[in-house]
Amino acid sequence: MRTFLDKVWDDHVVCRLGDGMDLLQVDRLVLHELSGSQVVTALRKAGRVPASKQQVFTIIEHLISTYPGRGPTDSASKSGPVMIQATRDASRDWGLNFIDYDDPRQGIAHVVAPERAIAFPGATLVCCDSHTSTVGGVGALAWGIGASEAEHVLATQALAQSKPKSMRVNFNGKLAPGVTAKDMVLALIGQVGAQGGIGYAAEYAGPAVASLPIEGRMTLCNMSVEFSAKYGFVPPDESTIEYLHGREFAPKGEAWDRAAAYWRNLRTDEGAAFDLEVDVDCNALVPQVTWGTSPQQVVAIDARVPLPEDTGDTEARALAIKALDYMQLAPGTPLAGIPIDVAYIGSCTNARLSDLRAAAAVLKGRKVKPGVQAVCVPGSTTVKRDAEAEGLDRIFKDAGFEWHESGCGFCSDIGEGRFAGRRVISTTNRNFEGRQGPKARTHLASPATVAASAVAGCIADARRLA
Ligand SMILES: CC(C)[C@H](C(=O)O)[C@@H](O)C(=O)O
Ligand code: SF4
Repeated sequence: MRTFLDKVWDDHVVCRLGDGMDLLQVDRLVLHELSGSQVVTALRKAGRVPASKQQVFTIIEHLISTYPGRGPTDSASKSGPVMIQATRDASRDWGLNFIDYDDPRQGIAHVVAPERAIAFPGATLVCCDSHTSTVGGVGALAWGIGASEAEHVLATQALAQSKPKSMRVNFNGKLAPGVTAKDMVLALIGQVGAQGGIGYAAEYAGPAVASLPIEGRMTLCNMSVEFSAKYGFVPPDESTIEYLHGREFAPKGEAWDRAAAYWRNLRTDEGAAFDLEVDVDCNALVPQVTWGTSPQQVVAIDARVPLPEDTGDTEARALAIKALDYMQLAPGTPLAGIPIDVAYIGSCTNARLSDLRAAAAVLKGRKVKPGVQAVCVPGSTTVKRDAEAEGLDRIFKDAGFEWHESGCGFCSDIGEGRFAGRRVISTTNRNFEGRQGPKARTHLASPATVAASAVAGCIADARRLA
C-alpha cells in the first residue's frame, strides 16, 4: 500500500544515491525573472546549455510593473530591468518556452502553470520559489528549490533529493457558506504552528477537500510552506482531470486517455500509512484573519486579538509581544472593527477567477470606504481577461478599486514601498514584518473578507455586511 507521494516519487527515481538521497527526474522547470535570471546567467557563464528545453518554462511576473500601460522592462526594483532582460534574452537564445510580460498567457508562475497544464498530476515540477507547491492543487509533486539546484536541473533535468516524511491533513466535515480554502489553511496553520510541517510533504484529504474546486485546492497547497512543509498536494480526482482537459500543454487524443488512466492510479491506497495525521474540523470553521507577523498568529474573525499569555509556550508569548508591538495592536481588541488603510486582492494565493468573483459578489453595488486604498492585481492575464469578459473589472472599478495588469505586484514589496507604514488587509500568504513595505502591517484573509473590509473601512465579516 502506497501513498500518492510514494507512487510519484518511485516513478521518478533515476537512481538511488545512498544516504537517503535519490536522483529524481524532473518533468518541469519553471523560472521567473527574480530568481530565474541568476540561474540562466550562471548556466551561460559556465558555457552550458539546457538539457531539455521543452521542459523549461520561463515567465516574466515578479519584478515587472503591474501598472496599466507597462513597458517591457518597467519595474519598481532597481535591478528589475536587467533581470527581466537577462531572462528574456536567455529564453529566446535557447528557445525555452517563454512567456513574456505582454504574452496573453502571462501571469504569476504558480497561477499560469496549472492554467496552461504546464503542471499536471504526478509531474515533478520545481521552481526557485517557495510557493511552488501551489500547483499541488492539480496533483503535481512540486517544490521550491534554490538557484544552484535550479542550475543543475536546467543542465540535467534531474535533481538529487531526500524523500520527505509524509503527513496527511484530513479536513473533515463541510464548509459553511462564506468560508473558503483560505480560511481552511489559515486555521490549519493556527493549529499546527508555522513550523509544524518541517520535513514533511503534506497531502490534503477529507470531504472538505474533495468538494473544493481546483482553484481552492491551489490556495490550500499555496500556503504549505507557511507551516514549513515544502511540498503540499491534493492527489488527482475526477475534478482534476476535468479541469485539465483541453488546456494548452495537456496531452491530446490517445495520449490524454493514457495520461488520465495513469493519474487515476496515483491516489493514495486505502490503508497506506502516513508518518503524521492531522485533523481539522471544517463544520465549525468561520473566516480567519491574522493579527500578528506570522501566519500562525491567526484567529476567527469574530474573536479578539489574544493576550500573549494565551498564545502558548514562552517562545510563542515572546513572539506575540513582538508582533503586537509591530502591528500596533492591544491584546483583547476585537478583530472585526480594526481600521484599515489598504485592501489588497492579488498573489498566487488568492487572485484566480473564483477569488475575484467572491470579492466582486461583496463589492457589487457598494463603495470602498473613503480613505481606504483598494488594489486588485489579477493572478494572471488570463484571469484578468476572463474577469473583464464577465464584467468583474467594472464592479471593482465602480467600487473604487485600482485594476492592474498581472504579476506579483504588491504581494511582496519589491522596492516601491507603496503600503509603507499602513495597515493592509490582504489575500496574500505572508504577513512578516515589512513584507508589503517598510512598517506595513499585513492581515491575511480571504478575498471575501478583504472586499468586505475595503467597504467597511475596517476588518469586517463579509457574512455580516450591512
Ligand atoms: C522571490 C521568491 C524567491 C520568493 C519566494 O521564494 O517565495 C517570493 O515569491 C516570495 O513570495 O517571497
Ligand atoms: S505572488 Fe507573492 S507569494 Fe506568490 S510568488 Fe509572487 S511574491 Fe511570491
